[in-house]
Amino acid sequence: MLMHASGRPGKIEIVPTKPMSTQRDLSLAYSPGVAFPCLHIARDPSLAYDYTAKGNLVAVISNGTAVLGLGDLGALASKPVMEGKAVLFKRFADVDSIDLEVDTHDVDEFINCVRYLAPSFGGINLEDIKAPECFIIEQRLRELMPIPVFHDDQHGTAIISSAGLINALDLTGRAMADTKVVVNGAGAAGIACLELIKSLGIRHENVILCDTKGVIYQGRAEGMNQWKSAHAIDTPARTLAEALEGADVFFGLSAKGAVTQEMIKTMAPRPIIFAMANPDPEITPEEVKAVCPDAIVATGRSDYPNQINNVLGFPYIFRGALDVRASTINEAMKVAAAKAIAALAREDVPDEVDAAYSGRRLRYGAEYIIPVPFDPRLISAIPPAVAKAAMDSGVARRPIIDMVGYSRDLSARLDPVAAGLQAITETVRANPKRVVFAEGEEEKQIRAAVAFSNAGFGHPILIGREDRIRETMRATGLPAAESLEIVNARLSPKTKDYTDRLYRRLQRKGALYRDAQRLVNQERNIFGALMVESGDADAMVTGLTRNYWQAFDEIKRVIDPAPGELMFGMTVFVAKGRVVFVADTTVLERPTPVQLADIAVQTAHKARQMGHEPRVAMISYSTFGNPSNNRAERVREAVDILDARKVDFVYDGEMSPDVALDPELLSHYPFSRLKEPANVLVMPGLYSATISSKLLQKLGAVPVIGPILVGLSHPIQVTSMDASANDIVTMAVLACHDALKRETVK
Ligand SMILES: NC(=O)C1=CN([C@@H]2O[C@H](COP(=O)(O)OP(=O)(O)OC[C@H]3O[C@@H](n4cnc5c(N)ncnc54)[C@H](OP(=O)(O)O)[C@@H]3O)[C@@H](O)[C@H]2O)C=CC1
Ligand SMILES: CC(=O)C(=O)O
Ligand SMILES: [Mg+2]
Repeated sequence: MLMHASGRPGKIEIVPTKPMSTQRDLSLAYSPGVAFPCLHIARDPSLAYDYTAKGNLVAVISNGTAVLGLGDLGALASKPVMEGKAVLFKRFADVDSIDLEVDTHDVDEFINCVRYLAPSFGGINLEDIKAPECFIIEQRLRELMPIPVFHDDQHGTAIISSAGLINALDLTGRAMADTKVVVNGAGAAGIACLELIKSLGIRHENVILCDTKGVIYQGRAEGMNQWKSAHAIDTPARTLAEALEGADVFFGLSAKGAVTQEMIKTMAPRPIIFAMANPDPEITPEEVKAVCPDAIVATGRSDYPNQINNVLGFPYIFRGALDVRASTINEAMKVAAAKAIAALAREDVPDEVDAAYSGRRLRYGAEYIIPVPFDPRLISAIPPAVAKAAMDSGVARRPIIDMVGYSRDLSARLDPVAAGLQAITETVRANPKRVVFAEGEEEKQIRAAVAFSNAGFGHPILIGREDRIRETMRATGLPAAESLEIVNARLSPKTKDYTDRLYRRLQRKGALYRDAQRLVNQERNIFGALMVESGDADAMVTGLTRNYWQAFDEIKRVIDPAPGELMFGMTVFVAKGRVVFVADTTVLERPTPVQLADIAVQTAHKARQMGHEPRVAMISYSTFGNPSNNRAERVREAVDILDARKVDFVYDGEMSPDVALDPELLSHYPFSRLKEPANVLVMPGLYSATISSKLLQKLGAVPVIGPILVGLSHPIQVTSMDASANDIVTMAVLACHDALKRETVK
């Protein structure tokens, strides 16, 4: 209750997407400028998708007659759920959404209220409207409206439970055609789930449907309607208890506590129990496990494993449908979504997802038959499947030509890091490289290497013992990599050559030949760095097992700084729509003015290499002499040095970070050469740089990449020891990009 009431009451607000600060902004967004799109849309209605928010806007509409499993609470009391659905659209699929509660129980009044809203929206999500009215309402609105109309409790639930069923049958070795199912609840959700599982291969005669009156058998008269009778079968069973005897699967879409432990005991061995009523299931997982420990159990709730909830579907199904401007959401699109969800559960789960679920290692099996809602891969897995099915079934009004590009754009919608690096990842994909993953026996590095390979970035080389690595891959259920090489330093035919190379470097630094031999055999960072140095690999990543400085020292034994360059660390902050490079975050404690100037030049160069035209601010606690203190002099001198060097990028300082990043504050200094906010911040020292960047990172304020090592003569990156497999892939991609840029310069 507190959460819903705190701050601005409720869960949504509306934010403008265009500037609204000046008179000119107003003239463009409102009168007179707004007249132009109006006139254009009047001539060609399809232009509404180009000049208004329609194409990304969905209405969540309810009359509150079946609010979750709480029954008919009325339109107003349904608003918290509908606001919730609207924010889930935004959070999970970047679909803008608004809730509309329609205060009538009358089917025709409801239809007449909604049918005229098509101009406003790209789609209509009907929610929590009870059966059988919901069937008539949806059917009529689908006929009357030229945009997708989708009753989520029917089809969203059907799609997710079908995906869960596909996997639960797989895990228990059952075939659709032989599986006996009992569905409890013959309302919106129950009937739709039943129809979809039948279209996937469950046989009509193998399903018993029940409602508050018990089994829906052929010839029953009480409490019937045409949707129930379509599923009535010839059976002697009359009660839910009788129906469940020997059944393989239970689907609960009814109400809290509808099933007992006694009933579960009579089901077939290893039963599948989806107790999906919200907020409380038909039976709790604890109750099931107490009488049947090997059952596969799912609920609609977030606090148990296996959440079968339509939140896994509706945001992404609409995303795909909107993106091809589908006229409707048809059966082919629903089946495609169910299959995409089922397939995703069988893939390796990213660390970030495990972390969001209290570190529980999620792996395809009885406790993980379906992806979790916070899985960021859902957005690139489901909408493309839905969009493709729409195109193949002829309901897409704007087909997507580049489906691979579409999937990538989808991940970038929610992941600022992916968006910030998109140009780089594309370049790397087009020019795959050989990358050493030096700590090749570490599970995270193995998973990163597999992901790197399967994403098409290049050829990973894991350093380690083949049997150990293969065993880890088997134990963690990793999918096969498209390409993967394993090099054991002790067995490699290159060891002699590498030892000679290393000995030449170290012989006058106190090392004997056998010391070099030991380093090559035992230190994977040294072996890996030698692979890169000798041209046997293009780049390398490491950092999980040694702290940053140890790893860095080992690498420096093999690799020199680039001629004339300074070695330092650069951290990249990626906020939505904004990328900021901060340096030096790792090496120089108190850079001299010349070093500060060097850091500025090299960081500006890196920013440009990564596709961002640099605007450099030399950071201090003071701004252009205020407050005046000779401690800021070092930074001022660095600016003078840059002046003398006539560098090819915009820079200025000294200035404090708020001035550097805020256009309003910057405008108080009209003489500044920086006219727009800086995107490169050169910090005055290591204290300020590391403290500020680690604070931001650990508070989760902004996604961070790095620190990225700058100034080595070969592309090698060191991650932090707590890096996730995803972070490692990002660093590997950056190292590859660096390798490519060096080739271009050569
Ligand atoms: N996990 C998920 O994603 C979703 C879960 N649900 C849940 O499914 C349930 C039904 O929702 P919905 O279909 O929209 O609602 P409806 O009002 O359309 O249908 C409810 C159905 O459940 C039946 N029913 C109610 N209580 C019992 C009971 N004790 N035993 C047997 N049948 C019962 C009713 O029977 P009768 O016809 O005799 O009245 C009716 O057929 C809710 O709990 C809801 O939270 C719904 C959508 C998504
Ligand atoms: C999840 C959902 O939509 C429901 O329980 O009604
Ligand atoms: Mg619902």
